[in-house]
Amino acid sequence: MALHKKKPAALGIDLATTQESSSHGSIQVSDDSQFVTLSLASGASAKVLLYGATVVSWKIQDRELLWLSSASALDGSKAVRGGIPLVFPVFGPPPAGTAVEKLAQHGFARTSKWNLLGRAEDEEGSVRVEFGLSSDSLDEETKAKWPYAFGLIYSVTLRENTLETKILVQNPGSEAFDFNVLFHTYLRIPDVSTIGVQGLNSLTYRDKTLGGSEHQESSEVIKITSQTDRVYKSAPDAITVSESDKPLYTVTKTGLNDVVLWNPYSDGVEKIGDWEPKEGYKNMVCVEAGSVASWQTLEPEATWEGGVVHKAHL
Ligand SMILES: O=P(O)(O)OC[C@H]1O[C@H](O)[C@H](O)[C@@H](O)[C@@H]1O
Repeated sequence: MALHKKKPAALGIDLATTQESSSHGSIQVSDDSQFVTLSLASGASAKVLLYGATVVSWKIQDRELLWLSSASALDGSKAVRGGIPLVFPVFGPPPAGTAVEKLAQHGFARTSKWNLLGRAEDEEGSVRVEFGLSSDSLDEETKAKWPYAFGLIYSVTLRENTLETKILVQNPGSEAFDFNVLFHTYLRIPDVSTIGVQGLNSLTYRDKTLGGSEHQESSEVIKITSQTDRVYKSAPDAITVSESDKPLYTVTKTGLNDVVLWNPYSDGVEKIGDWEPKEGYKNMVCVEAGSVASWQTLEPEATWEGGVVHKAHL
């Protein structure tokens, strides 16, 4: 069966038999129907788990660019520890007294089984796959905790040096809802002690390691030397992770307001059961683009879109 579909439909497709190739790339569904692999003739690839629509690998040639814990569950029993989990409709612990209060930390998108909608029209030199999740496909327990009508279309586009993740949020219901959304990208880095993060200077940030107090960033190049968990508000669209003066990654967001910078460091990883190897904090930094410092409100019949392009400078 061909994967190609012109328009995303509400129904999934027969995952067991899908495979498609073109001159510049291919899309393949694993035998157990749990993963979709995108590959380009140029040597780039990405692997997406249907559970959470979580990108668990992004490679250029044989070089892995995302950090994934070796102890992460990949069987749908728990959110993935690493890769790019998708946070929706709440970021962090749900605040009491809000419509999301019964949900788990970071919401249900990362712990729901998504439908593979198919391959979207792609431009030369890229492959793109779309995934869908809607109120109709949520399990009853989750639906009861957040009873809004919604539709999500998540697209993952692989190009030679970039991986783009984009989400469309739809409100087909008659009631407005508030949401947060965030791409929780675990970037793989050679050594946390030698990298710097640029693009956040002079912004106000909420420091979650200091009880959520607000501070102003004063570093042109942010070094990570201890546990770091900050929400930078109204951030510019391009953030760069460099090693000395050499850029490693540029994360460019569209339609998203904020950037979260997270590294749990040596003390933080001790409290994270599925974090292995513990020393792995040295090889990752989360640069998470999202809209999380304030709620996005989606009116009935309205749609909202936001996305991130992760570029690797090789
Ligand atoms: O352990 P998780 O639920 O996956 O959350 C992992 C991390 O996500 C974000 O980066 C938050 O800012 C952190 O406070 C949180 O610890």
